[in-house]
Amino acid sequence: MAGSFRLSSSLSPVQSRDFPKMRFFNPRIQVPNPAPLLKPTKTANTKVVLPGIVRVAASEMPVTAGKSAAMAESGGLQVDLVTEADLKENGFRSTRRTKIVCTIGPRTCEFEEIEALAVGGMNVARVNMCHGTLEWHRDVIRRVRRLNEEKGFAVAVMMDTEGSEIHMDDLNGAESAKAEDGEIWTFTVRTFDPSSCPERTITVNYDGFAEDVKIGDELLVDGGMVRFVVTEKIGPDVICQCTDPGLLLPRANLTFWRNESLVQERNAMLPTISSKDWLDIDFGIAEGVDFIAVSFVKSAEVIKTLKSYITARSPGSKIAVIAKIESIDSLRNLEEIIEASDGAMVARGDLGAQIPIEQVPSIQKRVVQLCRQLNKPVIVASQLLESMIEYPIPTRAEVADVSEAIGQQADALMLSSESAMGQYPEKALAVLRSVSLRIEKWRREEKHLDATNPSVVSSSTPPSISEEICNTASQMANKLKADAIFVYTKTGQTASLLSRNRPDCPIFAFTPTTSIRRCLNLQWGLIPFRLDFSDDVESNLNRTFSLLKARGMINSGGLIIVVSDVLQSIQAIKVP
Ligand SMILES: Nc1ncnc2c1ncn2[C@@H]1O[C@H](COP(=O)(O)OP(=O)(O)OP(=O)(O)O)[C@@H](O)[C@H]1O
Ligand SMILES: CC(=O)C(=O)O
Ligand SMILES: [K+]
Ligand SMILES: [Mg+2]
Repeated sequence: MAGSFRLSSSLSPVQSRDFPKMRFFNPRIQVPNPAPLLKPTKTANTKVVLPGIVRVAASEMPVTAGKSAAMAESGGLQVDLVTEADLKENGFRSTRRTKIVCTIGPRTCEFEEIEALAVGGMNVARVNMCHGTLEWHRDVIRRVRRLNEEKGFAVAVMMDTEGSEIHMDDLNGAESAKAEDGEIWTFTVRTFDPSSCPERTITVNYDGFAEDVKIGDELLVDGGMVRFVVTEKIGPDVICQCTDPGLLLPRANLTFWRNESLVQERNAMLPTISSKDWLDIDFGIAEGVDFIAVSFVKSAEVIKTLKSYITARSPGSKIAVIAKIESIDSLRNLEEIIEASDGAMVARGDLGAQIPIEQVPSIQKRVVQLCRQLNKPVIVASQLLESMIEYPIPTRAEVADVSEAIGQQADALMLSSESAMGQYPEKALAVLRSVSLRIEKWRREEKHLDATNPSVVSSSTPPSISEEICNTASQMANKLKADAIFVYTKTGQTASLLSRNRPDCPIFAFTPTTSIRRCLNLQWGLIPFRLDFSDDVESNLNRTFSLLKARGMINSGGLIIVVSDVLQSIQAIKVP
């Protein structure tokens, strides 16, 4: 890293993937390693592919009694064992409100490993179509579905598209390659057989690469983890010298810079959704994923196109489209992109490779605020606990970053390499969980001191009835110090509007549809249950109380605010 000037930023990107094995300070703070509330049960050998366990329609099927002990007892109320244990042990007010997305990769793709993450609090499992084969992704998605069916979890599945940004090849299956200071490497558009690939040669996926790049340009791998300068061009080959040494990872992202600006030539014309992405999307629709996260979104148009495509391919489908904010173009059209989407992700990895990294924190804050205003769930992603890829505890700075995102009341935090390929995926998850619980509690206690924190989000104009009902219900819940808000919702919309106000108590969202239950699992403070209910609020309530009481999940005397999107009503009621 030494000696080279930086184009993108006055700060040095952390070379966390290339840590020396020993650090200068020791011991590190002991972040509590909260034991999961339940231990994963050992299941049969999961190397076996699970043929036909999940069909697209299966996700919509009501859960039949007898499928698992947990569900049989519940008389049709579907809740997972972790939520149940959490409620029994910690009571209503201390459940975790911030949701957690875990990227599934080679380190976490077996059934027991996914189960361990679910037990540790994973709400959404993410698969990244940049890596792995369709078969690999299919197996992972089916394992998550099997886990949900067998254990009553509501872990949603998010498919993240590859997008058509420029990246390197897969290093012929090697885990990484080391580029040393001053070494000469060739970046080329030629492809090779694994056996005949010359040394220090990397294939680039973008055909126009050799033409667009100029001598003197800087080539940044993963936003500056490794840096090269272009010294020569020979036909399809671009000869570069390494100026910041480091580890090259398979399919690492490439950007090139000229006169301190990101070069956007013909690559700017590449489609957001490539033909490979469309095939992956077809696969995702067929496998019944809950979310499709679109990489490198440039405009609202692409989101609208994808949403109509999903509707045409799978009428009635509830697949939500998440816009990944990770490019300069997405920032130019931010509001309309978020408005058109069902949610957004602050994808700080690529974002920090496209804009000066010192701008990332303020953009994160802006996207989180905008999403809350527009009532869209928002995920803060990338490098939250990057050092935990190698170490069992995080740095203080990482804990501070995680706390900041929780303090901003983002809906969800995401683990990337930490869970996909790191050495301590469950510990990383445990850190997100314990920091969330601590910061959320602290925020509730300090809330009265924070004048900038609105107790409800101002209504749209003209105001909508559901929004006003949800705002009033949230204020009532806070003033009366209610134990929970119960919401009976068919589409999930009323639950979202309640979540948007970030009330002090948790929101129990009852919905008859399994796929809506899973989607609600991404949203702040919502505890989603699947329950068939009628238009009679009174009888729904009595039934819910007796089902929850039978399982020891609520106690008599607790104050509940009840909202129904059928009757558009609010009630305050003590648990009989
Ligand atoms: N299915 C997989 N197979 C192999 N490795 C994987 C897989 N998924 C993730 N990884 C590894 O984990 C790392 C982090 O994964 P992740 O999907 O979060 O990448 P990212 O670069 O943050 O996301 P994106 O590619 O969307 O910008 C990857 O760089 C890759 O090394
Ligand atoms: C998550 C992701 O795509 C990024 O941070 O770039
Ligand atoms: K991706
Ligand atoms: Mg990205």
